[in-house]
Amino acid sequence: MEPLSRYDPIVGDPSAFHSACERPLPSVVRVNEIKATPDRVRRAFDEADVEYAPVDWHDGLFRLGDGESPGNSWPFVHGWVYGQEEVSAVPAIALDPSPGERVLDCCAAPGSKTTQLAARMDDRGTLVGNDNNLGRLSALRSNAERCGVTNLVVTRQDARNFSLKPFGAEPFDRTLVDVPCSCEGTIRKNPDAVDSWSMDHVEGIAGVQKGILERSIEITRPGGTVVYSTCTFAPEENEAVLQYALDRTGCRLVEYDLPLEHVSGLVEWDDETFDESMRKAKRIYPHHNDTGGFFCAKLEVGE
Ligand SMILES: C[S@@+](CC[C@H](N)C(=O)[O-])C[C@H]1O[C@@H](n2cnc3c(N)ncnc32)[C@H](O)[C@@H]1O
Repeated sequence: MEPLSRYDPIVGDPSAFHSACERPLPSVVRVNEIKATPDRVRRAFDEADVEYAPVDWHDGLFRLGDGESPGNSWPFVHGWVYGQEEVSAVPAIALDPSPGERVLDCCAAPGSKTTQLAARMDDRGTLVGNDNNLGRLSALRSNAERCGVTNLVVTRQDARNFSLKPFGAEPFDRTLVDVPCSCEGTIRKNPDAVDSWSMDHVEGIAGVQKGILERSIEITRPGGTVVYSTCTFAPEENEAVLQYALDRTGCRLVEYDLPLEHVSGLVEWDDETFDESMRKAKRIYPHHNDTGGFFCAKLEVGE
């Protein structure tokens, strides 16, 4: 828990922050609208005696009762619901893809956001789910199959050098960049998440994140949308990575609606300052909405 104290100056209420980080995370499921509706899932849960409660900001999310597990119910087996942390639903909402578009999820496995994107695209258009980890790609395939996704192409590439060659060199309309990170914000789900925390690891992973974000911007069409997200608090992996992209590419940060309590991205950290537009990025701390921690920013690619 100790490394998290470095965020005391930015979390607003450090004691609420630390006590939220120590509480277990509620289990949440997202309705897979390719196969079901929130109403149909409610009836199925009632019939199966699954305890659940609505989530006030999103009618397709349900918090399960204590002791309920997302994978234990038949609506899960049939792909009607997907076990997904509440804040992890934010990036696909920010990316806001439409049916028929060409969309890349460049770090996609095991597929919580990919399956959500497919549903938001009404399973139409082309959705590319990429990851560099073979084991995690098989989880992506099986999750996509369970959810009835048919518009997905799965690729295994290093996203830092993602090649458009297999896609006729055509750039994407939208790209989701949900990068590997130090996962500090998952501490409620994995209490050992920060046991091996080190600044070297944060800086190392930030290098990977910069490479992935820069390439993602290059392969998204001018005027297209890129969403960058992490489940970590470290500004080195969030605002500093965005600053790197702003300095090197013609992209800009844009606003998006988020009906969840959050605070703005930082414009300074330690001895670094970031572009004023960084305030359009959003930080969600565990004590804000009783969720995990999350960071999400929306970018428009320069014309
Ligand atoms: C935060 S997880 C993605 C979670 C996923 N978006 C979801 O919602 O289910 C980050 C992913 O990035 C993958 N990854 C790490 N380095 C990568 C790279 N250089 N290129 C592509 N994928 C990478 C990891 O294997 C991991 O699956």
